[in-house]
Amino acid sequence: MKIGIVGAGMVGSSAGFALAIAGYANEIVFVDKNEALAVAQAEDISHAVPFMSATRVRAGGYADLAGAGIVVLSAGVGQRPGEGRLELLERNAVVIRSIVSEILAVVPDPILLVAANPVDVITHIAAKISGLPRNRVIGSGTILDTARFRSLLARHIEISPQSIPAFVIGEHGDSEVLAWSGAVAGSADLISFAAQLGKPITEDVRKAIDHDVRNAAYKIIEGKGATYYGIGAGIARIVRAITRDEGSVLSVSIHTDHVAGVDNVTLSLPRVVGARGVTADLLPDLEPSEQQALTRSAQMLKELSDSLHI
Ligand SMILES: NC(=O)C1=CN([C@@H]2O[C@H](COP(=O)(O)OP(=O)(O)OC[C@H]3O[C@@H](n4cnc5c(N)ncnc54)[C@H](O)[C@@H]3O)[C@@H](O)[C@H]2O)C=CC1
Ligand SMILES: CC(=O)C(=O)O
Repeated sequence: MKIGIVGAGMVGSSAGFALAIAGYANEIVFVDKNEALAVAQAEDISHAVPFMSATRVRAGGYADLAGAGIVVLSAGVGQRPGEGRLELLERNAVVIRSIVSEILAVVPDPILLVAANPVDVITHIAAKISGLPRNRVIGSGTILDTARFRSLLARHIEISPQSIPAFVIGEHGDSEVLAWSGAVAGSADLISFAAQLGKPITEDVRKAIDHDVRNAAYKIIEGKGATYYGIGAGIARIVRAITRDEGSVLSVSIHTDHVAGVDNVTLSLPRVVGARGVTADLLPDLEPSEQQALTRSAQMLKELSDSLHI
């Protein structure tokens, strides 16, 4: 499948690199308002390809996106140290509006894969203005937070993160919800599995992991200015689920008719992802405090999206 990436900065180029070296796409086309940057990223990544795959990587204009099955939206500003994701909304909403109409003029029926922040609200805007069906406008949502959660759990329990189907749901941001009660590890529920391995999840362990997942981006941005490898791999993982029609369960953000007592809100849940985009939503079992936290997260996102009057 041909994949377009609009926004060839740190996130877009990391996604392109991950896609190219894994060989998840036949062709990748970078588009950026900074044309020289798009050309340079495409050249650099194409020099990695002979070691790893056969993906064709190039830069172009919007017309070159014709025939793309998926277009990744990674254009826009990122957070500066100390800045929250929601503070980017005004600037990135303007960017997304112009980009979506340019894309639809050449690719009438794409799957849009949104990474720009605040990703849930930007995905909400992209879905509304594109008029595409809800299952075809997918925000990367909490796929990265879920990876961070699994990575920290794996470090604590000392098993592979791929053997820990635990999810972060709700906003990709400060109000996100770590779904501890529905989490599984290996062959049992997470808490009893960890205890069996002699690595109990005490209240202190739980608090530390919650804090580190929620604050991971702030810490990385403080240290190196931006986060990109994690989300780059996350975008590649979503693309793989679509191009291979996997039906994989991934935590991604789409418009949701009703969740946690809130209607018409765009947020992340574990969802089935395949060739047609998202085909099912799966609400994990939640204890009352998690359910309340999900309601708060959903209400916040809904108020923000409604205030835009799209
Ligand atoms: N969803 C997630 O988990 C994550 C999302 N992000 C978000 O991804 C976005 C991109 O971040 P970075 O790549 O680090 O930023 P960056 O500044 O490195 O790249 C952004 C690129 O967008 C381009 N751009 C801006 N306006 C454009 C337009 N109208 N048309 C075409 N290209 C345009 C810029 O020229 C630049 O190359 C940010 O909003 C950031 O917050 C970052 C990390 C994780
Ligand atoms: C920047 C961002 O959204 C993240 O790394 O989670």
